[in-house]
Amino acid sequence: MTQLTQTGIASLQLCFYGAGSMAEAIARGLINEKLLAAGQISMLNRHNQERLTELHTQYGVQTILQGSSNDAYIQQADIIFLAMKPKDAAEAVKAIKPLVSANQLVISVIAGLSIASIEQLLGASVPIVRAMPNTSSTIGLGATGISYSDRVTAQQRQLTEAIFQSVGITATVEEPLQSAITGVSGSGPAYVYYFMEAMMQAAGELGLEPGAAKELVVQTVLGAAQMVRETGEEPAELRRKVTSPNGTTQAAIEMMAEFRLTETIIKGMRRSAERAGELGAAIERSINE
Ligand SMILES: NC(=O)C1=CN([C@@H]2O[C@H](COP(=O)(O)OP(=O)(O)OC[C@H]3O[C@@H](n4cnc5c(N)ncnc54)[C@H](O)[C@@H]3O)[C@@H](O)[C@H]2O)C=CC1
Ligand SMILES: O=C(O)[C@@H]1CCC=N1
Repeated sequence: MTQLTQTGIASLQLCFYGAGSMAEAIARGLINEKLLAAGQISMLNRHNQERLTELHTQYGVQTILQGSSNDAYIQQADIIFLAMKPKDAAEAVKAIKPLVSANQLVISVIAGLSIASIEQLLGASVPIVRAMPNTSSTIGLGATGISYSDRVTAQQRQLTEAIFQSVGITATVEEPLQSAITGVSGSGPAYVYYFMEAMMQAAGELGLEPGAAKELVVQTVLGAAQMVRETGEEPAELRRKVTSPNGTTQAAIEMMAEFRLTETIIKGMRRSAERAGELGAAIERSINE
């Protein structure tokens, strides 16, 4: 196995343990952004050979069905990504304990799963990164919150930053803030899609064709986000510039405020963060059962 301390990214082997949507988003992003070649990435799953064949065909990554000869891929990986659902995490991580050593780096993207729980499952000598990315990593526009265990070296931190920065922006946070990151940017893309679905539905009800409705909504959301980024102005100020006194926007916003849109969004985000804690606690219980 390559020593992380002596190597560049070009010679690393990454293994995604759990080959679902988030693993695909990161792997695809890394390949698209040319940080890694497809041959450096392996992906394994519990079952669903069809899914693995599809990933191999689409991206050229190495794929292995769980239960066949996947041990070597885990043992030889410099970085092991834990990317299964929280409910499967305890059992899956326990199963690889004999294959993981202290000179590998384990990066978990599992919502709620604490560094302490991973250490409990794999042993305290293994360096652990807890990350909360989002699916926009697929196109290099992800946002990832990152926390480190004490065992992670400065070089491994740099490497982790390089991986996630190649697919978007990163924020290093103390571990307790990972639930907040989950509520903000981990689940965040879904809130925006939900909002877009509602805008498209309304556009249809107002008489627009579905194709036109979608194009107009996508451009509106993209343009608004880009305006915040490029002008450096606060969203509230940009909103004020759209809102003519007693005009159409004011009428719309008053209606949305009457239905407590702000409070609804805040409640939803708080609930996501709270749910991350619940998922973590459930994993802890299953480890200690
Ligand atoms: N989807 C998202 O937007 C985000 C997901 N996450 C986290 O990423 C993790 C994965 O989420 P998704 O990719 O959405 O789920 P998913 O259901 O698409 O993928 C999970 C994969 O893990 C595999 N798996 C389950 N048990 C396994 C085992 N014992 N051995 C090997 N593979 C196993 C499943 O076959 C499945 O392909 C979750 O823990 C989630 O909290 C984090 C940030 C964002
Ligand atoms: O819904 C979930 O639990 C995962 C974590 C953040 C986004 N998706």
